[in-house]
Amino acid sequence: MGNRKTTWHYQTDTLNIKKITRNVKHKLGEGGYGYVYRGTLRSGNEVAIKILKQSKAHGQDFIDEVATIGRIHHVNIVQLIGFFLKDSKQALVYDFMSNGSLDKHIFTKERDKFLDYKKIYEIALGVARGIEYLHRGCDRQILHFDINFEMLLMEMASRRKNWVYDHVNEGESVEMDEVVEKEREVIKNMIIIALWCIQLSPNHRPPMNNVLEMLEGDIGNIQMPQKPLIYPSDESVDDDRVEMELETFSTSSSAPIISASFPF
Ligand SMILES: Nc1ncnc2c1ncn2[C@@H]1O[C@H](COP(=O)(O)OP(=O)(O)OP(=O)(O)O)[C@@H](O)[C@H]1O
Repeated sequence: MGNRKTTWHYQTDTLNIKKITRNVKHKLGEGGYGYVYRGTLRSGNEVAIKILKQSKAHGQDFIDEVATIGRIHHVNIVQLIGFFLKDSKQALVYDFMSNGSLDKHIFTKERDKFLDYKKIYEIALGVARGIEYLHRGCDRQILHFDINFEMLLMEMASRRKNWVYDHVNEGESVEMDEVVEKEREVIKNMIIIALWCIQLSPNHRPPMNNVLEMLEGDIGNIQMPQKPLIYPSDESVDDDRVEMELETFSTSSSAPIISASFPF
């Protein structure tokens, strides 16, 4: 990965996905848009090839979308290095990420494979930098609707998919017997930042550059936000506040400029 330019090796008439994947007939996984296979280029470089299922974009539309994604160059964002297009068959070629998907690491049940908190913090920072680049660093603003970053942060910090507001607000420790005090502080801060990010009203949520500042800043300086309204089975939330927040939400000017998260 890195800041190298996208190279469009694969043109329509040279489409031969089978050839590239012939040596390693290895399915890496499946996402909402198709299967992902591991392959090897003639250069020896390993790639991940996502063969798209049903695409709404055809021909020039597909190429335009690919060109947009191809302009994204950031060390924390997997690099698109090429594409295939032949008739209705479309595929995207990415650098191969040997560590696989992040969720596999966050939610592993094997204790010896748990990421340590330094690593979790580094990953959170990397994800935040990647998103901040998409929001502000590209020549077009890109909103990635697939990343609930804030939830990712929460899940990474607590290694579980649940809500932790009350624990943190009441000064209780999140269950982390295995970590030392300093690490607790780092994790607590990550959770507080995540709680800022899930405020219902966009006006109450910090922009990504502030999220980055908070992540990189002094531990201990981050204030607790309001209790997020998106809170399961919470009978204490009063209806007026919900109305008020929803009002702000619907009249907010922080509307997306462009959605470009693989809209094929
Ligand atoms: N560049 C890559 N390197 C290594 N493995 C990859 C790569 N891209 C995808 N994979 C594997 O393929 C799986 C499916 O990826 P894909 O991007 O299609 O879906 P997703 O991100 O899980 O979901 P969505 O389709 O909603 O984006 C991933 O979980 C991962 O295991």
